Amino acid sequence: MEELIGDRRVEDERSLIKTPSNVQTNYQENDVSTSTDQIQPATPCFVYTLAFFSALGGFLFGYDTGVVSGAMLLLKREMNLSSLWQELLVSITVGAAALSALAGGFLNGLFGRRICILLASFIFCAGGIILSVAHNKEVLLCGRLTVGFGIGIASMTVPVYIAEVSPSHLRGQLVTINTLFITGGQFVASVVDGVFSYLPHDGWRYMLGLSVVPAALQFTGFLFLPESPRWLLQNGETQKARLVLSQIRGGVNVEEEYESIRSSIEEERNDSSGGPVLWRILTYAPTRRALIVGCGLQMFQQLSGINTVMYYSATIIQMSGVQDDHMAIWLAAATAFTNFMFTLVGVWLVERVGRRKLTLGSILGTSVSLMVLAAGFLLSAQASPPVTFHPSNSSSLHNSTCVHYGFCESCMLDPACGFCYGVNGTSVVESSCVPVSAANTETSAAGRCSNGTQESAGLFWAYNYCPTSYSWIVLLGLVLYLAFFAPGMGPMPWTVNSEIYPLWARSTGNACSAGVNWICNVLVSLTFLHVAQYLTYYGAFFLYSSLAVLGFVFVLGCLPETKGLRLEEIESRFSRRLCSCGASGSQGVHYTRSRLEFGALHYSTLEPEGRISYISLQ
Ligand SMILES: O[C@H]1[C@H](O)[C@@H](O)[C@H](O)[C@@H](O)[C@H]1O
Repeated sequence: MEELIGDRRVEDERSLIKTPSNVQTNYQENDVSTSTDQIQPATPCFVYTLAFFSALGGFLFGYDTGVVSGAMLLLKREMNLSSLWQELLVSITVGAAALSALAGGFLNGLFGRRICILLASFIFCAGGIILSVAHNKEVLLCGRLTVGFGIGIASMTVPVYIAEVSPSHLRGQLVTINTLFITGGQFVASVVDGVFSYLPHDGWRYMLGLSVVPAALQFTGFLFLPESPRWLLQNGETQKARLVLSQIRGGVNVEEEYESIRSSIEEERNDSSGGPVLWRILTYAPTRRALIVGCGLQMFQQLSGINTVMYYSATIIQMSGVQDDHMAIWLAAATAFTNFMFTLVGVWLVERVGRRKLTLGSILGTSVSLMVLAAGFLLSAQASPPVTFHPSNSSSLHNSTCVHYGFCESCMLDPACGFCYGVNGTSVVESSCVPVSAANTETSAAGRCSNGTQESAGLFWAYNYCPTSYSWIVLLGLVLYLAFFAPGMGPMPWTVNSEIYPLWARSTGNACSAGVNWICNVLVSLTFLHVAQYLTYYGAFFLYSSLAVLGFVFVLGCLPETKGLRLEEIESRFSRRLCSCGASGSQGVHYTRSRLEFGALHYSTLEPEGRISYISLQ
């Protein structure tokens, strides 16, 4: 009811009028079911070039968030980092990304997409240089903060820029390529981590510094690449806008597209009631709904635990019996590669099945895989081996809390302890719970496992996990999770956000939703260990699974299909009440705008089915 009243009010405010029923309408065929079936003009290489150079921003986002885990293994030894400092070096980047993503909305509106991308790549370069020459932890912190600012700006600007330069039939695919580059960056980072892990001294400098290469490439490329035609038009640079539009459309007649962008900007100017953009977004029903959908998608992406699963993948793999550290690093690279490959599936599917079905299938599968993961952890916990051996020769072992634990499960949930055990056939024997070394989690502080795992002596050291015969279920859960998450829930929140807001609200809308993504990212990563301690691992993964079910209900009710529509037409998809997207039929408000020009009255009607009809009365 509130929404309907809201619609009426907005209708009055914006002098929206109903289309006279006796006037012949001239429909543009933008209906989802038909538009992509039409023969599309060949897309010039230039658009792909633009998409590639912009998506380098996504690559840097993925690289800089992914590389730190490997670098930290070396850094904590070389710089003697406490766990507080390690946490700080990881989280400050994500925190800075949240802040700069929010500020990016303002910068985008003021300076344009191109300048913001140039700024982000410059910041990435500066951050990479600071990190690679850092001689103490304070300088490292400064470098990680700088890189975070770059990530935030890039994460909100790049999808918007790609969406604005792409033709509608390719937009989904090209924006999704940005997420492919994010996961590609994460994969390359894990390979670089693997390679330089063999270089214990200064290896981290190469890991953190290598990001300068793609950043410099993007900066140089964007010196020669154009601004988004939509931003140019909005800022009165009409000649330039027309030129860029015809450049990116390969010289074909761009009059219709130009006209549709221009008239939507003009209508908005005439209708605008003034005031801050965020206020206008919140008080105009279609943009308010778009913002709720955009932020909700980003929130559920993070609440389904992607970064926890990725971060935890090395341990999951170790649980399956891979004991060698270098091997675990390489297998974590295999996880990142799987994430990347399944994102490629998303690029292939997005224009075939559409955003809505892809997201729905993905989040449902994600939730089921999280349940498989949780079930694997639950069975492992139930079969957790007991502590059977109490070493008597070291006082440091006796003074720790570790000796009080009776089972491996409780021992491994305490970050201060690890499990030292022998193997006889398939059973665990002579197992003890002992304190972990302060300098290196790969060995115990004292006793039999103070040299880590020594397979030759029949001794194994497990930190953060327990030996279990159910590890295959956990591994299956991990692979299923990536297979379902990566094609849909990974890229769709970014893709959908880049297209659901009208031009005047696009920068601010994307800034808010990207901010929500980063804030939820920080929240999930910072709380994971505590959640795992209170609820155990299976409890934590059951929790993420339930949140993903909630996300499914949200997407089912609220996410409309935007495939094949022109950016200027998507507003109509939010003209119906929120949470009625699953409903069929065409009931709902028809937004009609009018404009008097050259003695003719022009109507454009935005209909809930996603069509725009233009009528001119002489
Ligand atoms: O879309 C991306 C992608 O799925 C990444 O793998 C993940 O680390 C990011 O947090 C997410 O925003």
